[in-house]
Amino acid sequence: MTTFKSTHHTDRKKIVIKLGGSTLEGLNQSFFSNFKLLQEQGYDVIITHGGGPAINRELEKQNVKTHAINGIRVTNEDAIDIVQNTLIGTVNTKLVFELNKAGIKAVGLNGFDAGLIQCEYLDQETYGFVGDIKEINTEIIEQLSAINVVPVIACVGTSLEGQGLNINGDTVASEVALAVSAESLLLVTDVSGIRILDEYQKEATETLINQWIEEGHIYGGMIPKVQGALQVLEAGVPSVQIVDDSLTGTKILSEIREPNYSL
Ligand SMILES: Nc1ncnc2c1ncn2[C@@H]1O[C@H](COP(=O)(O)OP(=O)(O)O)[C@@H](O)[C@H]1O
Ligand SMILES: CC(=O)N[C@@H](CCC(=O)OP(=O)(O)O)C(=O)O
Repeated sequence: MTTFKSTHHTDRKKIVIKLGGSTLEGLNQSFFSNFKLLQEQGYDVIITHGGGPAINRELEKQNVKTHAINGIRVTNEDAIDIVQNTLIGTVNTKLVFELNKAGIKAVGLNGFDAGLIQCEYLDQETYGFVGDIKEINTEIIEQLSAINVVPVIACVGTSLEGQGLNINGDTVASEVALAVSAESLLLVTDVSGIRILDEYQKEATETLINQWIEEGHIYGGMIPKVQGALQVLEAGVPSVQIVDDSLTGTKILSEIREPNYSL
């Protein structure tokens, strides 16, 4: 994970909220009211989003087949246009509309806007048009936050030559959280955290997470999510949680200790 030195920090407290594609299609009222509560508590909230299901539908409609390696979509020339158009043209605009309708002033952004997400190719031969983030230009985020406008960032980056590049939504969220020195990163998905044998976990340590992955209790899209969460904790974001749209779920702990352990 890259760490960034930002020249545009303010002392305002920041929370980054990542909305997964699975939740985007039916955000409930408690999401918007909890969101406003965070703002009332003095947090600048920054939204990043994915859009996996919307991308899948559009690819299918246009008969373009893709597959994923380790949770990263291999994105060829046909796919990148569809990914970019769907994330920016459909998913981002819809989400911005919903936020504004709920009385939360929001502006849509993607990696092109004000040079927000600058990338190199992750590995063009293996992944095609997928970005590896090199720099997050936080200036526009700070400026919008300063006037109480919520930046809503689609997970599309740019190469130096202006090629749009696909990036996993959880990765963008982690890198933005680090770049703005967020106090907290909330990864919002369609489940209220990590569920093990039918029970949602309030806390999860690195040791337990690795064990659960090995035993098959954590699978699919949850794997890159928990791994990203652990990485971003280690890189210095103090609090990372996997939550549902009521913003409650599992707190991820990087310390090698059992949850609730006390001396
Ligand atoms: N242990 C687990 N606890 C909860 N969900 C899990 C677990 N293991 C796998 N999952 C799956 O991970 C999904 C969330 O990942 P994903 O669909 O990639 O989310 P998003 O699109 O929100 O980023 C859940 O809907 C669930 O099907
Ligand atoms: C490179 C890569 O894998 N990009 C993702 C971007 C969308 C995403 O991450 O959406 P969720 O948050 O809904 O999972 C993709 O193409 O599906």
